[in-house]
Amino acid sequence: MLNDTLRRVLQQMPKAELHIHIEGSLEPELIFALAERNGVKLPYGSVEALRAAYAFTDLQSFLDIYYAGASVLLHEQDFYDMTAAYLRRAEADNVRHTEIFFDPQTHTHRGVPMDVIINGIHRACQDSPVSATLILCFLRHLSEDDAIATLEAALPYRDQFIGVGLDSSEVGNPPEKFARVFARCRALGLHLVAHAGEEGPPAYIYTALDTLNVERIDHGVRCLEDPALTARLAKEQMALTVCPLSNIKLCVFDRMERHNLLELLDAGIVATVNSDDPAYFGGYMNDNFIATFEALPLGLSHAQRLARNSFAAAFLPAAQKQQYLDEVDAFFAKV
Ligand SMILES: Nc1ncnc2[nH]cnc12
Ligand SMILES: [Zn+2]
Repeated sequence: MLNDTLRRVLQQMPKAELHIHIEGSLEPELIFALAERNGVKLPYGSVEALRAAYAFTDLQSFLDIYYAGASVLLHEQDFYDMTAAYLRRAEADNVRHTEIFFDPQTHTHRGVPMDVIINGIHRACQDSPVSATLILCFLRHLSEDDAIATLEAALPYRDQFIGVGLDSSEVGNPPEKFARVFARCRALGLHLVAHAGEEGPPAYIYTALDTLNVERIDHGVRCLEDPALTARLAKEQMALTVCPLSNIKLCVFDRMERHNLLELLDAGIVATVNSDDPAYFGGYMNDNFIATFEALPLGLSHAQRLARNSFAAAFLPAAQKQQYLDEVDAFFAKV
C-alpha cells in the first residue's frame, strides 16, 4: 500500500504527459452524447454495455473498439469537446505540459476534412491553461502512400503540430515501412517519434532509431530482451514513453507487479509514465503513477526522477524545459 505522503506527492508533483492518444480519451459517456448529437448509431445499447466490451486480450482487440468509438467524431466542435475534456483531466492531475497524439486517418477515411480535425483539437489546446502541443500519428496498418497523402493534407496546418508519430497495429508493420515519409518529415523540421517494442520485437526499436531517426520511443518496454539495445538506449538517453495501465490492459505484462518500469530506470533509461488511452485503460496520469507505485518498490526518489524525465524528454525550448525541471526540484525540496 502507498503511504499518504507518497500518494500526495504523485498527485501534486508537476509532470508532463508525452504519450496520450486524444481519441483514447473519449469516455463512454461522451461517445454516447456525441452519437446522439450527430445521429450516429452505435453497436452498443448503453454506456454500460460499451464499458463491458473493454475486456482486451491484445492490442488489436483494443484497436477495433477504439476505432468504433472514434466514429462519433464528425464536427470541429466534437474534436474540441473531446480535447477540452482531456485537458481538464490533465490539469486536475497537475500535468503542466502535454504532447497529444491524434490519428487523422481514422477520421479522413470517414470523410471528415483535415481542417475540422486539426482546428478542433488545436483550438481546445489554445483555450486550456495546460501547455499542449500536437503530434500527428500515421496509422501503420495502412500504406506508406496513405501516410504521405495524409502528411500533404496536413501541411497547410503545419504550424499547428510539432511532430509526427507512428501507431496502430505494430506486429507485421515495422518502422522501416515508413522510411520515406519519416525522411520527408525530418526534412520539414518535424519532431519524430514511433511506437516500437510494445508488442513488436526489439528489432522494431532498432529500425525506429536507425531508419526513422526518432527522438523518443513510444512504449519500448521490450528493449530489455536485448541487453545491447538496453545499454544503447541508456547511453543515448533515448526516452521511452511507458504506459503502465495500458500494458496491463493489453496483456503486455500479466499484472502490474510484473511490469518492468523499475528495471528500465535501474538500467539508466529515461523512462516516463503516461496514460496512452486513459478512457479505455482505467485511468489518467495520476492513476498510472499510483497503480505503478502501489505494485512496485518505487519511492520518492523515483517519483522525482520520473517527473524530471517527463520534462527532460519533452519537445520544449531549453529555457522552458529548465523552468519546469526547476519547478520539479523546488516541489521535491519541500516534501
Ligand atoms: N497503445 C497503442 N498502441 C498502438 N496504437 C495505438 N493507438 C492508440 N493506442 C495505441
Ligand atoms: Zn500509444
